[in-house]
Amino acid sequence: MEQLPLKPIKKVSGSVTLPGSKSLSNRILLLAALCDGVTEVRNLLDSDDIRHMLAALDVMGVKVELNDDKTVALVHGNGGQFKTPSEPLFLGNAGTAFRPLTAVLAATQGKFTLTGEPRMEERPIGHLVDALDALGADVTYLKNEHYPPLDIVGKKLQGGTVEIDGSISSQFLTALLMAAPIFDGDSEIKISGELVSKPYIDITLGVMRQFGVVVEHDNYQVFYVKGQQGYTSPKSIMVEGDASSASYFVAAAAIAGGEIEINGVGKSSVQGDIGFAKVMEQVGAKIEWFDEKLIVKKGQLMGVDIDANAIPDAAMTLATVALFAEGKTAIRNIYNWRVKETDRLYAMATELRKVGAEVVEGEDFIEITPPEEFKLAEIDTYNDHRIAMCFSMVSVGGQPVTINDPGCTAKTFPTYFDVLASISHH
Ligand SMILES: O=C(O)C1=C[C@@H](OP(=O)(O)O)[C@@H](O)[C@H](O)C1
Ligand SMILES: C=C(OP(=O)(O)O)C(=O)O
Repeated sequence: MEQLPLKPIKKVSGSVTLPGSKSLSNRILLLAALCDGVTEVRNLLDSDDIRHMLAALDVMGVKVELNDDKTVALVHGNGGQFKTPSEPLFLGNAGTAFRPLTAVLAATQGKFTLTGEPRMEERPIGHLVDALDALGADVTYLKNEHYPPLDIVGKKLQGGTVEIDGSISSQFLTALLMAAPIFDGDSEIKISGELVSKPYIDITLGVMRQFGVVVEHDNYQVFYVKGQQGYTSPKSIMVEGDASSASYFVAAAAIAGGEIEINGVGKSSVQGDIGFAKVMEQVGAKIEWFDEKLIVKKGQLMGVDIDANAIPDAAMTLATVALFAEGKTAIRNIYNWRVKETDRLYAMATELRKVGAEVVEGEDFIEITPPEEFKLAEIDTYNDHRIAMCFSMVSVGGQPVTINDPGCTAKTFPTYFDVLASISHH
C-alpha cells in the first residue's frame, strides 16, 4: 500500500482553482445524454466518479468527445435511445452515477445490469427501487435485497402518485426527479420520512431547469413533474467549482493562515456545501465573499455545536478542524455518514483517536475534544477520499502525519495532494 508522509506545515498561502463539482458534473452528463443534439460541458470534473458515468454512457452508445485534460466534453445526446450494453455497467462507488442511472434506465427501453465496487454493494438503494417498483418498473436485486447490483429491464413508465423515503439519501429523490420528465404521464412524488441532505435537491432542480424542465414542489414534501417533456439542451453549460473540495482549503487557511484565494465557488454557489464556509466563520475563520471566489484567513478557532444534515460531505472537514479549535466540537444529525464510502462515523472516530483526540461516536453524531498532546499516526483511509483529504489538516496544523492509500482521493479530487503542496510552506 502506498503511504504519504506529510511534513508539518507552518503556513499556507496562494491561490487555488477548484476542479468542477462532482454533483453537477454527473447530473449534467446524464441530462445532456437524454437531450437531442450536442451539449458542450465546460469545467467538467476529471475523477473516478465522472469516469464511471462517462464509461456507462459510452457503452450505451452516447458519443462524448473530451478535450485533452478531460474538462470539456461534447455530449452527443440521443434523446435517451440507449443501446443495450453487452456487459454490466460498472459504476465504481459513485452514488451520483448509480442512483440516477437506475431511475433513468428503468424508464427507457433496453436491458441493463448495474454493478459497482464491493462497498457499493453495501450502500442501500431499496428506497429508490421501492418507488420505481410502485411505478411499475422492472428492477431486480442480483445479490442482496435492497442493495446493488441490479438488473433493469427498461420500459415506458406511466408516472402517477408515488412515495419515496427521503431519510437515508437525497440521491433517491434526485434520481426519481431526473427520470420523471421522460415518463408518459405526470408524476406527484411524495416524501416519506425526513428528507436528508436537502440542498442536493436544489442542485437537481437547478440543473433540470437549465435543461428546460421546471419542477414545482410544496416545501420539499410533494414534487410535481409533468411527463413526456424530454430535456432541452442548453447548448453550452459551465460546471461551477466543487464546494465540498473547497472545504479543505477553507479549513487549511483557517487553521494555518496566510491567506488563500479559492476560485470557483462563492456567494452565488448553487451547492449547499458552500454552507461550510459559513460554519467556518462561526468557528473563527475570516472570510471575504465574492460571487465565485472566497478569500480565507486564519482566525482564533473555537469549537461549535452544529446540525450538519445539510452539508454531510463538507462537515467531515470540520471533524479535523476540531483538532485545532478550542474546546469541544459537536457535529450532529449525520446518521447517513454510515452508508457512504465507508461508515464515516466509525472511521472518523477511530482515526481522530489515533492522533490523540477524545471522541464520542454517537449513532448520528460525533463529538471531538482536541488532543492535549498529538500522537504520531498512520491514518487509514478506508478507500474514502474525504478521510484522506480531511486528515491532511493534521499537517496543516503543524503536526506530522502519514496518510495511507492517498490515491483514494481519485474519486473526486485526483490532484488534491499536489494542490495542497502548492500552497504549503514548511
Ligand atoms: O446528490 C448528490 O450529488 C450528493 C448527495 C449527498 O448524498 P446523500 O443524499 O446520500 O446524503 C452527498 O453526500 C453526495 O456526495 C453527493
Ligand atoms: C458521499 C459521497 O459520494 P457519493 O456521490 O458516492 O454518494 C461523497 O463524495 O462524499
